Amino acid sequence: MSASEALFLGIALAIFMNKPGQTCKNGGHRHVSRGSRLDAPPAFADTIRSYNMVRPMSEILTIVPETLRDKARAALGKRNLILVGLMGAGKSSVGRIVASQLGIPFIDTDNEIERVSRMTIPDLFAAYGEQEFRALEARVIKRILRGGPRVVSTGGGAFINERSRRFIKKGGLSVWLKADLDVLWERVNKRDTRPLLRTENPKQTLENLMNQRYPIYAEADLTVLSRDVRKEKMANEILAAVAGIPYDESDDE
Ligand SMILES: Nc1ncnc2c1ncn2[C@@H]1O[C@H](COP(=O)(O)OP(=O)(O)O)[C@@H](O)[C@H]1O
Ligand SMILES: O=C(O)C1=C[C@@H](OP(=O)(O)O)[C@@H](O)[C@H](O)C1
Ligand SMILES: [Mg+2]
Repeated sequence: MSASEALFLGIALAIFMNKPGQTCKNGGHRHVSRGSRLDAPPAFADTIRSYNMVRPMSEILTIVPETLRDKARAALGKRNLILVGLMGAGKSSVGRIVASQLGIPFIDTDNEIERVSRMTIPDLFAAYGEQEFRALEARVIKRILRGGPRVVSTGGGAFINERSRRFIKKGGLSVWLKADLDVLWERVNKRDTRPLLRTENPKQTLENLMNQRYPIYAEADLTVLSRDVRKEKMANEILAAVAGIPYDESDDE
C-alpha cells in the first residue's frame, strides 16, 4: 500500500467508524481527539491527526484522490467514458481493462447488439445490410448512454454515423483510440469477424476507411495513440488522458 493510500484509508476509517475517543465533531470539522487509539504506528496516526485537526472536511477530501485511477474516476464523475476508433484499435479489449481499473461497468455496443438481436454482427450485416445495422446500433447506443458512469466501447462505425455520434457527444466523454494502418492491420487480419473487411483487398479497404473516418474521429473529446504496447499500459494512458495529467510509466507497475 502506498503512503497516500494508507493515508486515505486512515482518514476514511477515522471519519466513518467514528469510534469514541477517535473522532469527534467540532463545528462541522471532524478531528482526531488527543486520546486517539488508532491501531497504527504513531507516525501514521500523527499524520492523520495533523490533517484532521487543522483542515475542514472539504479540504480533507481534496487530499484524496491520489492514484491515477482515483484521479480519472474523479474527473469522469457521472459521465460515461466512450471509446471510439477504427477496427483493431483496441476499444473492446482495452475498454474492459479501463472499466475494471475504474471499478465501473463495461459495455461493448457490438456485444449488446448481438445480445438483443440474438444474431452475430456478420449475420446482421448479411441479413439486413449496413444501414439497418447502423439504425440498431444507434438505438442501442442511445439506451446504453442513458445511465452512467460506464465504460462503453463502440464499434468502429458508430461515431461515423451522425445519429450515434450525437448520442455519444451528449452521453459522456469520448476517447479516440488512434492507430496507424500497420498496427490495425496486424490486429484485424487474423480474424474474419468484421464484415466490412470481407473485400478483395481488405488492407486497402482499411486504409480507405482510415481516410474517410479519421477527420470524424478527431471530433472526440480526447485522443490516445494506440500502439503495440501491453493493453494494461494502453488502459493507463487512457486513464491519464481522462484525468488530464501526463502519462507516467511508473503507474504501470
Ligand atoms: N495494445 C495491444 N497490443 C496487442 N494487441 C492488442 C492491443 N490492443 C488490442 N489488441 C488485439 O487486437 C485485436 C483487436 O482488438 P479489439 O479490442 O477487438 O479492437 P476493436 O474493438 O477496437 O476493434 C484483439 O485481438 C486484441 O487482443
Ligand atoms: O468499423 C465498423 O464499421 C465496424 C466495426 C466493428 O467493431 P470493432 O471496431 O470493434 O471491430 C463492428 O461494429 C462492425 O463490424 C462494423
Ligand atoms: Mg470492438
